[in-house]
Amino acid sequence: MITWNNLDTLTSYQELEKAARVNLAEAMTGDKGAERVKKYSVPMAEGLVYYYAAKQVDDTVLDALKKLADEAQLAEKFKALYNGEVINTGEKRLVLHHMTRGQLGDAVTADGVDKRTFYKQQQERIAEFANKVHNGEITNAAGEKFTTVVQIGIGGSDLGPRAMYLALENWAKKNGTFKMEAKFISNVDPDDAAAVLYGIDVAHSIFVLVSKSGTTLETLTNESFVKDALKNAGLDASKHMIAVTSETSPLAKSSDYLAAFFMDDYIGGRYSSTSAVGGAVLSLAFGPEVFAQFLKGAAEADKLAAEADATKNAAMLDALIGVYERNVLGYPCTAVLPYSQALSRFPAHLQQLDMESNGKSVNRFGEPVNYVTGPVIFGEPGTNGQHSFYQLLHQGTDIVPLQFVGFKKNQMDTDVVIQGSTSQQKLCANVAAQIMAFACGKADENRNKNFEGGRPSSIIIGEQVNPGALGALLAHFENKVMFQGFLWNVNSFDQEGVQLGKVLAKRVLAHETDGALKAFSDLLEI
Ligand SMILES: O=P(O)(O)OC[C@H]1O[C@](O)(CO)[C@@H](O)[C@@H]1O
Repeated sequence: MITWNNLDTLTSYQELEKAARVNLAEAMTGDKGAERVKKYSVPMAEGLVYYYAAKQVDDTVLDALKKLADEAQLAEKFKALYNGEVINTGEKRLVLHHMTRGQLGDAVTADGVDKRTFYKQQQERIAEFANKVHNGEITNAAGEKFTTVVQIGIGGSDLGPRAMYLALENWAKKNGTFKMEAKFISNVDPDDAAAVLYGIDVAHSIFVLVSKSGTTLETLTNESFVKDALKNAGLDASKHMIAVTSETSPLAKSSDYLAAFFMDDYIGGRYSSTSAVGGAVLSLAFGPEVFAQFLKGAAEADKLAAEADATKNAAMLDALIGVYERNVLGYPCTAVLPYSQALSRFPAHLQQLDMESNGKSVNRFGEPVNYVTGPVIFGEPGTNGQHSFYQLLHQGTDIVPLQFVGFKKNQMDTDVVIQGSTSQQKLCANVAAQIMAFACGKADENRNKNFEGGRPSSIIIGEQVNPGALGALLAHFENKVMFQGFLWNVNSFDQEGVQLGKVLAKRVLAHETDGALKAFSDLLEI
């Protein structure tokens, strides 16, 4: 029997608050620190490993976290979710994104169909379509092959797929699976669409219009922008566009598209990278086999996330430590710092995933909670971030927990030895150095040069950014965010907070404003 309780009502949470704080600088110094690195790790999918030696935990805190996981019924709640319970209480919907990459539990029937079969069928339809584009069975009106794919979408219909594309672009080029270049148009700023259109050959471009709702202002505006460009080039837009949407959306039955592929209301936008939303663009860019490997990595991570013992479940443990840092230690933010250029847009995706999911002030029953919930998420790839905001992370007045990601090998196999080390070694040396600098600091008589240390971090280490590892990494964070939502007792699968701004913008465009809104509209000459 599952019960949904607020975090501060759980006995194990009250015990966790009483546990002695770990002195991280001390714990990570000398042999003790080396022992912790050996001891505090959890294997993840696809050869990734989660290391948390540099977090403010010890066996006592871990024991309390394990009890919290049990009392909050994290494993049971995940099971209920993948077996088709209405977990998205705000919208009264099932939450089925795990099913886009595997069958974790029972078969789930909704809208009269078996959902795993539905998602698989959509993948198969996309694979068939992508293969036909690649082998020239589907071409432009002149019978020439498409060379570029352009995704039009915003939020979850952009960030995840874009981050995944960028992560695999060079890997695919190196491994001979690169099929088509992909571009993305998301912002309603006309300069976004114009810049993309300016840089491509529209006659050889296929556009993927992605909108689950089929009503998003930015996306529909950009669709018109692109259709105009196609028309101006003397092309038939319906021969250059496909749609990815839900079957109930206004786009679903339109004859404006060469083909339409479907997701549904049980896949939140920010959880949709493994559905048709990511599937279309990634299968067109890299081939369906690469997309299948990506799904396999995610499915493997989901299986591991079903483990009930928190110390053996990287996503669950990561979530628990994050809640400990946020609620007990009082840290306001989390920085995501991938030491991999391939993951340059991964932090942007995680911002939506985490902040749109857990940026809530009421619990899943709509009652205000008396504790803080989701942290502010930000990040940049290393080492670029080091030369930007790390000053504050090292010496600022706030302690910001850090989530590093690093890989032993680069993607392109091209490297250079300068002063006895390769660039990849320099990259990895930097992340190792940062972990220790943050944890242990360095005493200096000059206060300005003093590093207090005690700044916690974890690191996920893998061999190389490849499709399987990327899928595993993506699913790790999806599952982490889900477990944190369970702990905070919030609904991580709706996003009412985005509505008010949309309503007011419509009012501005209809010139139905007064007061300060009218004053701002006038200033902006709308
Ligand atoms: O795919 P759609 O329906 O166009 O929505 C795009 C994005 O807009 C949001 O609803 C936020 O405004 C996101 O949750 C979603 O990912």
